[in-house]
Amino acid sequence: MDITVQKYGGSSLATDEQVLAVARQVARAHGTGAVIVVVSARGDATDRLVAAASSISAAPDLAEVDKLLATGENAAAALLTIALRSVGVPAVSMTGPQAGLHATGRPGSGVVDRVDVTPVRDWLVRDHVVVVAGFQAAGPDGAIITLGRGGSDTSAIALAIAHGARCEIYTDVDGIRQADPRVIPAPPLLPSLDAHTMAEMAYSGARVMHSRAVELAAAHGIDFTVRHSSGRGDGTTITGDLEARVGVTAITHVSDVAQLVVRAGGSFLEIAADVLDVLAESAIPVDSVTWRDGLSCCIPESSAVDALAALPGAWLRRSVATVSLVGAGLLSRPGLTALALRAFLDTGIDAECVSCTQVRTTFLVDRATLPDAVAALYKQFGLDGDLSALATA
Ligand SMILES: Nc1ncnc2c1ncn2[C@@H]1O[C@H](COP(=O)(O)OP(=O)(O)O)[C@@H](O)[C@H]1O
Ligand SMILES: N[C@@H](CC(=O)OP(=O)(O)O)C(=O)O
Repeated sequence: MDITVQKYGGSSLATDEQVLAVARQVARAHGTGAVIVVVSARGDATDRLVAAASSISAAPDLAEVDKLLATGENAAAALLTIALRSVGVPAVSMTGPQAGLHATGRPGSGVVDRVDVTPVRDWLVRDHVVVVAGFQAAGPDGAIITLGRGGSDTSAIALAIAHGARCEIYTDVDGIRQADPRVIPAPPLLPSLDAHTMAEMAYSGARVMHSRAVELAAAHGIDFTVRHSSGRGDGTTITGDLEARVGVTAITHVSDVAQLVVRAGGSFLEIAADVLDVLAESAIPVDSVTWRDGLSCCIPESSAVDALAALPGAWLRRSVATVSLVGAGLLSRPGLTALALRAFLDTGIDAECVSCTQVRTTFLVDRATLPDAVAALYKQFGLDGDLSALATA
C-alpha cells in the first residue's frame, strides 16, 4: 500500500482558514494514495494548557498534566476530520493510543517503543484518511502519556516507520534554513541535510524539528521532508545517508536557558556524578557541564524550579542563552572556535565557550545580546555568502 504520513504543526492549524486549507491539501494527497495525517495542538493551545495547570497548582500531578495536554491534539484531530468531511473526504480521527502508539518512560517524556499498525490500516483499506493526534501514546500503564514538547514530529516519524510510509513534515517555514528566519532575515534554505546535523540543530534550539524524531528516522534509515504547510517549494530533505559537510552548516540558539551552579566539597567527578544523578531523577536534561569554583551546567529555564527543589544550596545564573555552530569536523579545524570568539570580541558580545564536539560548538551569552550573537556568527561563518573571514581559519 502506498502511504504518506503528513504532519501539520500547531502554527499551521491556528485559524479556521488554516484548518480548511490543510483539509484541501490533504484531499489532494488522498486523490493519489493513502494518507495518515498527524496534527499538533492549534496555535499556542499547549502553552495555555500548561499555564492553566500551573495556575491551579504549583506542583500539578504530571500524569494528569499529560491527560490535559493531550486534549489539545485531540481537539485539532477532530476539527481537521470535520473539515475533511466537509470537503467530501472520508476521514476518521484517532488519539495516539487508538492509533496504536505505545511508549515507555515518565509523563511528559514518553519514548515510543512500539506501534501497532492494525487500527490505522483497518481505516486506510476502507479509503479513509486517518487523522492522528500527535504528541501522545499509551504509556506503560495504558494511560495517555506525552512525548516531550515538539513530540508530534516523533509521532509522525514513528507511524511512517511502522507503516513503511513516506513522511512529510509541514510547518510555518519553507524548510530548514541556515539560521532561524525569525532572527536572521531570509537565511538560505538547505535543500538537503544529513540527519546527524539536523539532530544537532534540533537539540541546540532549531525547534522546527523534534530531536528525537530525527534520531528515530536516522536509526531506521528513513528520509523525510520539511516543507511549508501551503505546499509551496520543495523544502528540505533530511537523509540518513548523505555525507556530512565539513564546516559550519547552521547557527542555532536557545533563548530560555538557566545556568545552574553547585558549590560543594569534593572533586569534580564526585559532585558532577551526584548532581547529574539528582537531575536525571527529575528528568531534567543537562548540557554544557563546566567546572570552575564549583560545578555549573545548563538546564532548560522551565526546569529551574524543579532543579532548585532537588538540589538545596544550588543557585541559578538567570537570563542566559546559548548560541551554537552546527556542522561537521568542527574540532578538526580548531581555528573555527577562535573565529567565533573573534566575532564576539569584535561586536562587543560577552561569551564563553561551554562545549565543543565535532558537530556542535556551544557558547553561553547574555540573553539580551542573543540576536546580535546569532548575527555575528552568521556573518563570520560566511552563511551570508561572504566567506572572507573563513579563509583564515
Ligand atoms: N534553522 C531553522 N530553519 C527553519 N526554522 C527554524 C530554524 N531555527 C528555528 N526555526 C523556527 O522553527 C519554527 C517552526 O517550529 P514550530 O513553531 O515548532 O512549528 P510547528 O508548529 O509547525 O511544529 C519556525 O517558525 C522558525 O522560527
Ligand atoms: N503541541 C505540542 C506538541 C508539538 O509537537 O507541537 P508543534 O508540532 O506545534 O511543535 C507542543 O506544543 O509541544
